[in-house]
Amino acid sequence: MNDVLDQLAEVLEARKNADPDSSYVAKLYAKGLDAILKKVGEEATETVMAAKDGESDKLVYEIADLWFHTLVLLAHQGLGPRPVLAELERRFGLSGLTEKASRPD
Ligand SMILES: N=c1c2ncn([C@@H]3O[C@H](COP(=O)(O)OP(=O)(O)OP(=O)(O)O)[C@@H](O)[C@H]3O)c2ncn1[C@@H]1O[C@H](COP(=O)(O)O)[C@@H](O)[C@H]1O
Repeated sequence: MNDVLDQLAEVLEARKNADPDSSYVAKLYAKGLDAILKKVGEEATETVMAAKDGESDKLVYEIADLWFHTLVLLAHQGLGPRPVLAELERRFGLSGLTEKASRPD
């Protein structure tokens, strides 16, 4: 799974040098941070609506749009998916320790 994120992150990085007329991502970078944030907000709203509708296919599609646009945001801010994955791993490690600590012998 991380391979897909890493490969997509590489493409998003390369799009920083692409012609905005040739690429959706390059066009979004050219519009700037506010345009990227607007897309993240729109995709989050569409995710909520899909969940409320109870359509699992649509929910998956909208979450893919949401994740994609958060990756564009990370790239724009000079970050990639790795720090986010590391933070999730750190939290998972913490919760794993908590579970072990609270489990009776
Ligand atoms: N994963 C995606 C991806 N997911 C969603 N989108 C685009 O995100 C937009 C989603 O916005 P909406 O649903 O609101 O649709 P829309 O009305 O067309 O959006 P707007 O044009 O109004 O912003 C659509 O235009 C989708 O095409 C994506 N565009 C690109 N990618 C990946 O990014 C790579 C680079 O893309 P390009 O920059 O286009 O080459 C591609 O190879 C893909 O792997």
